[in-house]
Amino acid sequence: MKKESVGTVETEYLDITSELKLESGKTLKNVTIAYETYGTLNKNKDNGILICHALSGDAHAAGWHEGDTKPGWWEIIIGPGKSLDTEKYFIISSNVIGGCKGSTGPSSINPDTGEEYGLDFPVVTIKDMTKAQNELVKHFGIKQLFAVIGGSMGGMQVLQWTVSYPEMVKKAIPIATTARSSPQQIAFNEVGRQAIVSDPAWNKGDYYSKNFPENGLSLARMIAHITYLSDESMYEKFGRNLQNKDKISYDFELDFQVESYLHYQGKSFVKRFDANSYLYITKAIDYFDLSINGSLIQGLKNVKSKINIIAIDSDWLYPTSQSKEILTALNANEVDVKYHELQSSYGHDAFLLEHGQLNYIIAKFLQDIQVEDILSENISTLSKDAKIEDVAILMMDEYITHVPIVTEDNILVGIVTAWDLSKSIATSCDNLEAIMTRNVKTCKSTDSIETIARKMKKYDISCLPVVDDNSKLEGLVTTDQISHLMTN
Ligand SMILES: CC(=O)SCCNC(=O)CCNC(=O)[C@H](O)C(C)(C)COP(=O)(O)OP(=O)(O)OC[C@H]1O[C@@H](n2cnc3c(N)ncnc32)[C@H](O)[C@@H]1OP(=O)(O)O
Ligand SMILES: N[C@@H](CCO)C(=O)O
Repeated sequence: MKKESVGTVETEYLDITSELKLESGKTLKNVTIAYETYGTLNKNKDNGILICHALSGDAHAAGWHEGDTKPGWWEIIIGPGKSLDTEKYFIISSNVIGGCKGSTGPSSINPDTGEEYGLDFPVVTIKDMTKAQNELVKHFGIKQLFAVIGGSMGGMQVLQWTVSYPEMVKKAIPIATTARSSPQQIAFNEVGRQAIVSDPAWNKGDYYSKNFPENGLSLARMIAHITYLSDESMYEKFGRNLQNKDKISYDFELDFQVESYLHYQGKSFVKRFDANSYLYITKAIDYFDLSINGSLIQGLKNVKSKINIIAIDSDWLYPTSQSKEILTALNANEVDVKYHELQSSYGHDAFLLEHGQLNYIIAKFLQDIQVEDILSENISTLSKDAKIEDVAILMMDEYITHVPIVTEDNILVGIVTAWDLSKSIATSCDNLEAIMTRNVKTCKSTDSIETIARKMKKYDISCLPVVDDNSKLEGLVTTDQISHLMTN
């Protein structure tokens, strides 16, 4: 077990019993989802966080598989005490459909033929990926996810979740992503696909029991990998340094370190990824477009989640302008949205590396709980004409210690506490108006938990009525609810 890690983990598999109707109109049956979970789902099932991976990711986001030399791909932010704190949250990470890491994809066996799907696999979209993830989330009995988070293609899934399932996502963190793929992004993907399909070994996708199209896939990855870095980071890593030689060789062998590095990245990729999956997943990325008739404001109009967009200043593949476009559209729809930019020289892949900035921004956003997130809305109230006995009966029946006193229009005029009741008995006073507190300390639904916790401590009170700008009662918040947050 490594320090601050979830330790040894295993991938699990869920078989979805119903057919998955895809955006294309086709259906996919016998769908399997590969997933991992970290942390514990709480009793209320409201601490679930879904992780969505990028192009070549998988379900193994954190911890260590038996015998591995490297942890999961987002180990830097998942684990005890990290921003995706496994002592607080139940983290779910799954492999997308169309992928090749355990979820159903083109290398899976087609139940109709008994052979690998190859190109018989239907084209899937980002929306289809989230639909499959939704089956997994429902499998855990989760009605609302506390958060959905992901970078790059993972960020597309995050945005799709907020559009397809607006009620199911409390907080969303799309990182280094876009709401619609740009011509340049599509262009790079198409060059990668052409590298694969031009490899004779690709054989129209039918290669599973033959030669793997290694050259094509490796070349596709080399091209793509350049787009994940920045010019600056390439200078920092390699400069113009030569690889294992002192002089340039005046031939077409490898000269520079950067060439060697790219070849290495290409070769390693072939060992862990399927060429057909690369075609399907890049297509899903290309098709991604959340706008409606060209309008992103329209496309994002039903979003209800709180959103924290994270962009990377050196990312030229998913430039900050695309994140700002999402920000503008969400602002136009009056969505509660924040925007942060990572300062990094790494380029697009900074979302896998900048642990300090990521942990800070994510933890702050996840912990930024407001009164409206926890307030009890269905509360019992009484009018000031009520009798003291009415208050006592209400408190006993509902196991409560505070009863707000309101007008017919629900305007807060006072509060009676169990302490006030004792006082009424001690002083033989039977007039509600005489014992109730009139100068009630209140809060607003948009106040932060820190603000109200300080207020409660300062005035030594255990309950605050929540009111709007016209003193209309919206609910109550208690110290019990706050301590529940800490132990959740
Ligand atoms: C996002 C998801 O959802 S999951 C998918 C994420 N994972 C990947 O993309 C895997 C491939 N990508 C990478 O490795 C990415 O660059 C990162 C961001 C994950 C890692 O970045 P860094 O830590 O900066 O590693 P870097 O890019 O320098 O690569 C290091 C590797 O290159 C090798 N390398 C470095 N220089 C050279 C060179 N001159 N010649 C050959 N190989 C070289 C290193 O030996 C090292 O190999 P290893 O990965 O087997 O240990
Ligand atoms: N390097 C990452 C980011 C791609 O967006 C991956 O391979 O998935």
